Amino acid sequence: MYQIKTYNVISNVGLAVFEKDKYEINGVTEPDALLIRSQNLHRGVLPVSLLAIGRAGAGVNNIPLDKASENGVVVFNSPGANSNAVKELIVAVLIMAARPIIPAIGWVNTLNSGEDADVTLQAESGKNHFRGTELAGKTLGVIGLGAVGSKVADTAKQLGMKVIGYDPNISVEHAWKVSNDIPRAGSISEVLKDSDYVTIHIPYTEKNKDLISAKELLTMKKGAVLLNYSRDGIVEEAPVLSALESGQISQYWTDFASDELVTHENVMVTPHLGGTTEEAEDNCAEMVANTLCKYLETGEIEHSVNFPSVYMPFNSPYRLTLLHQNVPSMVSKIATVLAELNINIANMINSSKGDYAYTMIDVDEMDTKLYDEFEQKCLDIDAIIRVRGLKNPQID
Ligand SMILES: NC(=O)c1ccc[n+]([C@@H]2O[C@H](COP(=O)([O-])OP(=O)(O)OC[C@H]3O[C@@H](n4cnc5c(N)ncnc54)[C@H](O)[C@@H]3O)[C@@H](O)[C@H]2O)c1
Ligand SMILES: O=C(O)CC[C@@H](O)C(=O)O
Repeated sequence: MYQIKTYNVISNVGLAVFEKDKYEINGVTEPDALLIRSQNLHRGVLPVSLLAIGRAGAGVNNIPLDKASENGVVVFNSPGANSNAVKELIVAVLIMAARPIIPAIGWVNTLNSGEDADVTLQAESGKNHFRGTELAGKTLGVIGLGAVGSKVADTAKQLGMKVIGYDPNISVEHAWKVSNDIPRAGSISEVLKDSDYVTIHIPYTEKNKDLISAKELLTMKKGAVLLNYSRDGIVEEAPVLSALESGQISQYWTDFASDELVTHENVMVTPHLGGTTEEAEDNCAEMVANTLCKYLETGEIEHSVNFPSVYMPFNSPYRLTLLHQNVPSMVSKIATVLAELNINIANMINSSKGDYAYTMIDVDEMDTKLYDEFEQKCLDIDAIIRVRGLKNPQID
């Protein structure tokens, strides 16, 4: 039985992926895999038993990726699975930023009703206090044109906005999705200077920490609206509050609460709602549960953020998998161990991502003693981090 430990609220659609005869959920303290959403794994240690972490969502800044890689823990996320939910929330926020819908409803709720009060007349006579503007014709700057940003850019274009995007490392997949008539800026300042609205859709990384700070805020068009539905650390709070005070920006909408932000009248905070729809929660949990099962059962890796994608049909009775550093001569060293133990290779694949690499070897013959010898000899090689042996359940 594989042991899965979950944190946060994980959709039942995702949990249903784990077949009851193969997986136990939250049964023991030594899990093979964690399935999480925003759980902060920087606090505490990763269990030694841990083979994989599945993040039902896009952002992985809550996971200690370096520590996971060093310990041979493969981290998966669910790219794009909640992007439509975020896009729809951004559309709602843009509309609410342009039209004071929420204060207007609040005001109507305060009107006198009763026999002598004409609520209709009161509403009509006060509505001019809630006049808004239109999005059509205004400029939206989109920083980050990945799964979310590319969708936001295209939808804003359909709403009649002028859109300008910035993403120096846009993937081929997303480049195809962004309409050709959306210009790509060469720098963030090019996006900031002409945009009436700026929305950020990038991961939180060391490089993106405080990406929007005092200097960038000064570059923004006076009175512009800033949206941050990515992560709190990407926008520095104190300069944003100063920019609101000075009128440099008029509104800040964010998904990330803090003591300073929730009390400010021109800051609108939603409670990390971007990916919180039934559909997005189902999509994320289902996608990552499937990739976890695939990795645990076949060794194949898909949608990992710290190890390469590796596919190889599992047609042999046994599979050996090795997570290792991406350094020269690894394949020959592993092949030498196989030769010393007289193990014949039926199929083999090796792939790398950044500092790490993965090798899978299919073999026709294996027993416990031979596997133990193979594992020990491999772990004696410095750069090899983890070795697993899998039996093909389809072959007796
Ligand atoms: N509020 C929520 O609930 C919610 C939901 C989903 C995602 N998110 C956040 O949004 C982020 C983006 O999500 P996604 O699904 O679009 O991810 P993604 O990986 O598909 O896209 C991110 C894009 O940002 C680009 N990028 C990185 N740094 C950049 C920079 N400095 N300037 C410009 N572009 C940059 C990358 O090249 C990539 O194309 C996630 O990492 C997560 O933190 C939040
Ligand atoms: O799990 C969530 O609710 C939020 C997910 C979101 O922040 C993400 O990065 O995908």
